[in-house]
Amino acid sequence: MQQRYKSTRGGTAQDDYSFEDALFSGYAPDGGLFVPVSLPSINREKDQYSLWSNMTFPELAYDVLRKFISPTEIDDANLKSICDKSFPLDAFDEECYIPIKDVGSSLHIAELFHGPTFCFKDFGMRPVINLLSYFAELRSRPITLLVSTTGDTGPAAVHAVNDASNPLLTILVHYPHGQISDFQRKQLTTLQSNYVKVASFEGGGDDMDWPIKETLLSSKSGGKDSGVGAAEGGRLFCGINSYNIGRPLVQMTLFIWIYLRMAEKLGLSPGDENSLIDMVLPTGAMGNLTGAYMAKQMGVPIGKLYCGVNINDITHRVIDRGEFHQQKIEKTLSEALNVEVPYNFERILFYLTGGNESLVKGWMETMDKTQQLTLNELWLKRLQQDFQSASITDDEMCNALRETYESSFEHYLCDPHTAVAVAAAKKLGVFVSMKVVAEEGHI
Ligand SMILES: N[C@@H](CCOP(=O)(O)O)C(=O)O
Repeated sequence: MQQRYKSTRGGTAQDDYSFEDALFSGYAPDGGLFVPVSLPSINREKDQYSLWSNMTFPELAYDVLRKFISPTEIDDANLKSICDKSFPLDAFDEECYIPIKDVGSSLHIAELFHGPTFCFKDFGMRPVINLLSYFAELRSRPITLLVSTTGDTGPAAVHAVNDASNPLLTILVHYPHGQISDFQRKQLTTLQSNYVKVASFEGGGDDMDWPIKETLLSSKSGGKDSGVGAAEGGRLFCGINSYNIGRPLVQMTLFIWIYLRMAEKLGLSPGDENSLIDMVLPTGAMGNLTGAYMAKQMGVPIGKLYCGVNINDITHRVIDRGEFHQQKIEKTLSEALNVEVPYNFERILFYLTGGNESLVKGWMETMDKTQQLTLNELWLKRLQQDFQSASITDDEMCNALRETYESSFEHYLCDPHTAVAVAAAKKLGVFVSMKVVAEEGHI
């Protein structure tokens, strides 16, 4: 099986890009995002769910990634070793990796914070960095990774780079001064590592996204056959926020794992298309949301995807009324969600339209030029079939945190980001009749 990659905007010849090319390019050369040329359809594969149900987390990650990386690029033994190295038991403080807690009112919380930096980003970042490290070594090519963070991507990335300890792999992280939690700032700035540099900038959460995108597109940062593979030496830049296809691909594993554990808990037959499990996600750049949506597109019985955002709520405004209109970032108590450029919406639109590249290209070029895109009634309805959202103020978040603590079996204490998702679930009324999974994991 050969898996190739193309741009959401159609500016790449259909299947021009290998996984390695796409991973190192970050953005596609036409400014779009990379997607696999085809998504495997899980439900056609006999016994897939029973095989998956019996796998450990690293085995599942391997099996999912195997569907997206051709064996001619990374053979089985090397891909297995990358997954084992990314998820060793001693780096995660729970043997089951993602415990699911029942906190009452038919709400279950999938805890994604048991990794080295206590945040769900460990799951996405560690394999991506180990994949990059593998290719850098294969090609003897130095790479500098670029990251902009509102608090959680950065620490997971620097710790993963430090653990990889590959002299060819260094990282430069940018964070908005005074706008990430103190704990996460310390995680970023106190790591003594030859591989890591950290800088703060004045501005809002995602103000560095454009400069990084321009740097990546204008420098020789990967690309078809000019990437880490073929070029004649020199340093490459590679962006590893979730516009990089490696991130949603790896993060897709989380939702398959959570789906399987929830199906088990609820006594559903795994893979049963008539018993969908709804999920609620605190949502920033939509990387995790895209992972979940791609798993759903592949046939995993995930029901509706509910998004909880704070008052930086472009995601809510587009899902609620079709207005993908960028605004200035406001400070909140759930800093990691302070995002007004959720770049992965482009991938969501791509899948929503059944892969209509010219439509996506037109929409995203309007967005790039004017920072405003308005979906018409038809597309809004289609979007609302799969997604619903709520915008949550700091007060509503604090109330949800307090109420969950007071009403749950063991005084369950959420972090502010999970509390945004819990408040969204309440606001949207999804507790009463549905099974809900929210996630947790920022400090
Ligand atoms: N909270 C995030 C926002 C961007 O995340 P990413 O998933 O695109 O890396 C952060 O830490 O920056």
